[in-house]
Amino acid sequence: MSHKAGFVSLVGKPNVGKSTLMNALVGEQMSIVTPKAQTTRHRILGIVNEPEYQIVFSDTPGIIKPNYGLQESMMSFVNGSLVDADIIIFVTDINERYDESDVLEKLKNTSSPIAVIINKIDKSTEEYVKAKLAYWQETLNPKAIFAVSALHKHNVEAVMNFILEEIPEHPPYYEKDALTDKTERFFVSEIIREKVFKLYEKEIPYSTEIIITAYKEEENINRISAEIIVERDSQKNILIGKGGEMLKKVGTYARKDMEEFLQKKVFLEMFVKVIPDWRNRKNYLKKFGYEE
Ligand SMILES: Nc1nc2c(ncn2[C@@H]2O[C@H](COP(=O)(O)OP(=O)(O)OP(=O)(O)O)[C@@H](O)[C@H]2O)c(=O)[nH]1
Repeated sequence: MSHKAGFVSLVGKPNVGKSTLMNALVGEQMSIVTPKAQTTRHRILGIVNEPEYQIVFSDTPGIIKPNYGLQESMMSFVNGSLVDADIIIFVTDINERYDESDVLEKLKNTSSPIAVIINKIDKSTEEYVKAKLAYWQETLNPKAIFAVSALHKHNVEAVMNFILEEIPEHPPYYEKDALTDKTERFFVSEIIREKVFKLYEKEIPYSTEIIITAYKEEENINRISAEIIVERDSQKNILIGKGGEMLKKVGTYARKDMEEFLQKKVFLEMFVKVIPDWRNRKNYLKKFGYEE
């Protein structure tokens, strides 16, 4: 039996809905979704397996002009995913007003076929959708163009059908039962990071990194220890909150999601630690998995 396989990269500005679209395409919650920009920091693979094909999706950090070391590393994950791709899915928000020149700049250097996804059409009118379709057809002349709502899974199937037509005949790249290249430990740290993004404001989420320091799997329970890294004492105080209230909230919500994800009881303990300016320090970026 013939088998198709290919790499599909989702790229675009922060907050346009790349992670939501990938989760809809993969049919699993792979990538964290929050209302804040720059939630995704790594390149995250989501793999769809059927007997006759394997599609390897990459969700990538939103494309920006980097301001600090961490953002530079985030952009190198984007570049890597463009080089590998059999298909590039360029996601744009229908209501995006500011320009997409940073993204278009990156797309210029690739030879892979591009599909444009105009997302969040649930927040728009038919007329405006038509205008945007014409605009992107003219601007990029892509191989295909779709108007979708990733959130409501509207027209996502058409994107999937396009991908299936495009990917080449190839043996599978990963085991046929693999869902991702990331470990349980990684997803557990992402669950905590998602709670931090949802519960705190301003610079706190962007200054935070989560390190899983211990991960013990026992028969009926996983015992997990995590460090929440911030850049300043003031951030540490905010994270912990009065009488530890806020941190407790993070812990409770995170533990519930972990138990759901792992289908197992979880004991979670967390410590907050200050590492001044970690986002600009090469040795820490390396240690935290953002650099080779
Ligand atoms: N109304 C509407 N909202 C959407 C849709 N798709 C995504 N969103 C919302 O847009 C926000 C950002 O979604 P994400 O999927 O995290 O966006 P992203 O492009 O991965 O963001 P970064 O990680 O910053 O690159 C979330 O609040 C989503 O719920 C959609 O089709 N319609």
